[in-house]
Amino acid sequence: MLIANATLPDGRERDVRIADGQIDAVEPSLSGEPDIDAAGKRLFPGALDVHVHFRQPGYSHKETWETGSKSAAAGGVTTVVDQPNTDPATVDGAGFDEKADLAAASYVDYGINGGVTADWDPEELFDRPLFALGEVFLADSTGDMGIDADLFADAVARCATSNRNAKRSDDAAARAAEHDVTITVHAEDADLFDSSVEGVDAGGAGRDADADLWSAFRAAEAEEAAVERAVEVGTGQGTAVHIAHTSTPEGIDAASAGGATCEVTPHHLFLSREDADELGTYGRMNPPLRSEERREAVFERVRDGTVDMIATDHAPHTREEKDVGLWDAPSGVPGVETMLPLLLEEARQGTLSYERVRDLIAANPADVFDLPNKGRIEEGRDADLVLFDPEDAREIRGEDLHSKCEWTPFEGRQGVFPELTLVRGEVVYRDGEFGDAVGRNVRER
Ligand SMILES: NC(=O)N[C@@H](CC(=O)O)C(=O)O
Ligand SMILES: [Zn+2]
Ligand SMILES: [Zn+2]
Repeated sequence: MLIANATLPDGRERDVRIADGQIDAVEPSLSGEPDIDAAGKRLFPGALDVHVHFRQPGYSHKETWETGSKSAAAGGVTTVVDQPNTDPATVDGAGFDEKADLAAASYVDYGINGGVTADWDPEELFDRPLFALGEVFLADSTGDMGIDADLFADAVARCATSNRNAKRSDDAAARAAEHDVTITVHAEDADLFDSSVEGVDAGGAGRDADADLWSAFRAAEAEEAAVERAVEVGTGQGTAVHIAHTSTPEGIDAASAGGATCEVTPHHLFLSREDADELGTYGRMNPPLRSEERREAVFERVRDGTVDMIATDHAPHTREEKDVGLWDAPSGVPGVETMLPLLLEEARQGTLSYERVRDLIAANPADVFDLPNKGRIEEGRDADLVLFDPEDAREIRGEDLHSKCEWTPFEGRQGVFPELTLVRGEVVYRDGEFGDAVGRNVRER
């Protein structure tokens, strides 16, 4: 396949040739009849979203690998990493294998994380093509997988001594170049939640309350404290720590100072407590929405490169499940299809550069999680590509999206959506139509 005259994220205009699923050449001019004339369009590396909840096995009424991965493909996401709070939870070999069978239905490439609970089996997990450990819950969230300090320390230590890559490769050089298992952490310290918040103990009262009370309850201070603890334990053992969904400037700075990597979600980047009233229970998620002041400080850290990547924490729940009182509603919002469109709209407006967006959604996650075939438009890498018209913004509407939940916290905002998404050279999405479910586990090559 030949894509001609595409503008790359850095502004260079190039022809791109694809062969055997990989990028074969990137040149100012390549011979041959183009399959796609991309004049005036931008070509991006496909986005990696290292934090999704596709809900299978166990909760297929919320999402499935098919619907979640179609939503990803239509939003320009070509690799997703699924989190372990399914049923069964992905905490042992049988749980991993069950999820791996279901994930074969994916339209995009994927990683499968293993979780930590009192009865997890690290040896069985490390024996399998695991993406990373995580998200490890330092406080309860959807799935009630919160763990105590001792178990967390134990999990970190096992990552350091997993020897997973030594087992998986005979080549000493390849072994040395690979990282050991990274631990991804949901960092909130429940001891610092504010139980004086009205309605917390009322067991289902506060039906008319909006998500601002949730933000008051799961206080901002709880993040920084948990990040500090995670980073301290991680550095002590020499284990790479990645902090999931950092939502405060304090949390981001603590991760960065401690040598951990971190991600920010689109909802913490674009929404704040000022939106809580309008969102109602649909604005309840963990960690919760923060003040407008903190949101702006988070945005600044995304712009200046302190934040490593954007990841969605795509956490769909049905409308029926959300349409109850604040204290009964499940936490979480969908986001995999709107992440890149929202960021490309920022680039269109000039508030983030195209190069920064590329780093946040592709180059950095590929580097941090050791995926040398992903994340860049470079000869020899996988042809995971997204083509879009940079001026073609449209209104985001839940009913147009492909997640099973059919709603979005970004209703009515502008987004620049892809026209074409390729996974290893295969068309998985084009102008509203889907190709084949070609997704593969990125740790199985
Ligand atoms: N973020 C959320 O509020 N919910 C997530 C779990 C999580 O990421 O903590 C979910 O699985 O629903
Ligand atoms: Zn979480
Ligand atoms: Zn999550």
